Amino acid sequence: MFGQNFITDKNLILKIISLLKNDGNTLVIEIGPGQGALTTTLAKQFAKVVAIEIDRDMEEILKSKIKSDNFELIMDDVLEIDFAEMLQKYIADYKNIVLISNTPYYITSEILFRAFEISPILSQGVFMFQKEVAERICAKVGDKKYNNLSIATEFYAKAKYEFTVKRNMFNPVPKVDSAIVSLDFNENKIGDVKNALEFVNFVRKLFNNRRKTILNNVKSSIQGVDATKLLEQCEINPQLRPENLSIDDYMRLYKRIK
Ligand SMILES: C[S@@+](CC[C@H](N)C(=O)[O-])C[C@H]1O[C@@H](n2cnc3c(N)ncnc32)[C@H](O)[C@@H]1O
Repeated sequence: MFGQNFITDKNLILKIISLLKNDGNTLVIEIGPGQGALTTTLAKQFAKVVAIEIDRDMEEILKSKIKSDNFELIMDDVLEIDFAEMLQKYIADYKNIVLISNTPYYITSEILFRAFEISPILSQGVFMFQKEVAERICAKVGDKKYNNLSIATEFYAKAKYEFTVKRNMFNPVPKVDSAIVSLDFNENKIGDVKNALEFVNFVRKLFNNRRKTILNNVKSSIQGVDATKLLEQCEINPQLRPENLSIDDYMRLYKRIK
């Protein structure tokens, strides 16, 4: 019901956690701690761990497993939480704030976009995604899987496909393989545009009809502009398809109409 596939392998747990940068005073936010597979080790290694879990059945399990003072459990739906407000109380005490999640797959993109929204506060994110989604997130222009999600990710962070996780590493065993992706939020392009969210939505609209040319996508999605002229001014071949344009191409287009 809540996308629950628990990690069981100790080495895998250590391998995932080793990707997080620990400066000795790091706050880890964990989304979906479940039965505490990652959380137990996180609480031992990091200065502070705040975990957000929706499933009331996990509350007692987590509280009995992790008794250290540096562990805080928030029983709530991560999509209902005002993250920016929640983090305010920690900002003064922790310079390095990182996010980790063996993501409940039914809300992968919502969680990813939540992370993007608060990315100026975060230094890093380490996520378990479905392999297919991980490949999209990390794809670069020219790759088969490149799409607007790849561009949004490149806009907010530097993404790295760390490694594949076979389905038999989980209990219960899911239908698909997974992969670990790390996001370095310090390397981003947010400062290059006026309104980050508007830019991401702009790109999304231009992917509405992937099979059509960028010219036709501009014509149908962007009102009140001369599509041919706009593409010419931005030195973009109008016959290209949305997946042939780099993030820099999209930024030129966006800036031109702003
Ligand atoms: C894939 S399991 C991972 C559990 C654990 N971290 C592990 O690796 O074994 C996803 C977890 O996210 C929790 N979850 C699902 N939807 C959630 C939501 N909207 N808000 C907070 N937690 C959620 C589930 O209850 C579950 O514990």
